[in-house]
Amino acid sequence: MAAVQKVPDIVVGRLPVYLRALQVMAAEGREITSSQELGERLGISSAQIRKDLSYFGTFGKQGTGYRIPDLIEHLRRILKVDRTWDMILIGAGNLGHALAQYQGFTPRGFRLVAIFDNDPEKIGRPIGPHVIQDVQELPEFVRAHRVQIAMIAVPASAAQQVADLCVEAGIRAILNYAPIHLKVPKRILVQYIDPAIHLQQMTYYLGNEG
Ligand SMILES: NC(=O)c1ccc[n+]([C@@H]2O[C@H](COP(=O)([O-])OP(=O)(O)OC[C@H]3O[C@@H](n4cnc5c(N)ncnc54)[C@H](O)[C@@H]3O)[C@@H](O)[C@H]2O)c1
Repeated sequence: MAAVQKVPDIVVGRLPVYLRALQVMAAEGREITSSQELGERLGISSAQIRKDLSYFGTFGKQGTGYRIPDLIEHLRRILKVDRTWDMILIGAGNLGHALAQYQGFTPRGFRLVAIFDNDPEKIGRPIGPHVIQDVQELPEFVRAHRVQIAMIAVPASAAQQVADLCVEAGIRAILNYAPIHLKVPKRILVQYIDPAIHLQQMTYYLGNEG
């Protein structure tokens, strides 16, 4: 039996980008594409795209390209977004409000099911279609609804404490918007979104003229 090949993280990281581009093509009414066209749209070589997809089997036929709806379905299955993932949000501040209103989660496989905060002034208030709940109710909610994903949008000074609470409650994946590195057990998946980090990665390459 052939050994299962470990897919490099960098490849996994490109799959959602392919999926997003394919969904744009589908919305344009397109049926067929090629690794060349996808590569041109994304600034990635066609060979790289073919190699990335080859980790998951054979897609499309030589010379005829990929059927867009089929490749979308394959990628959705591979990324496990062929289902809906419930997630919670902690922090109902400026960013929390923006996230609560964001329409882009649902079509891509995610449903925000609860929002928590520790400010008595905010608890009980509506935010989008939700009512802000006391963060003390988080553990019970997570256990009862078997939620696996949390988005943290609290100040950096509170993020570790909130992450600990999430992990204890059974959360398995954290999207952390607070600009701080979280110490969590190895089994917990964490992704960081910090625009300043991305900006700093660009300023390294900018000239000194400014
Ligand atoms: N990644 C990004 O794009 C991005 C952009 C802006 C801000 N941020 C970061 O996101 C976080 C939130 O920013 P903001 O502008 O919304 O801040 P904010 O002050 O408007 O909101 C933070 C919210 O967290 C709540 N909170 C504080 N401690 C808590 C705790 N222990 N439990 C539950 N709730 C708690 C506060 O009551 C408040 O409602 C900050 O860490 C900020 O640096 C990230």
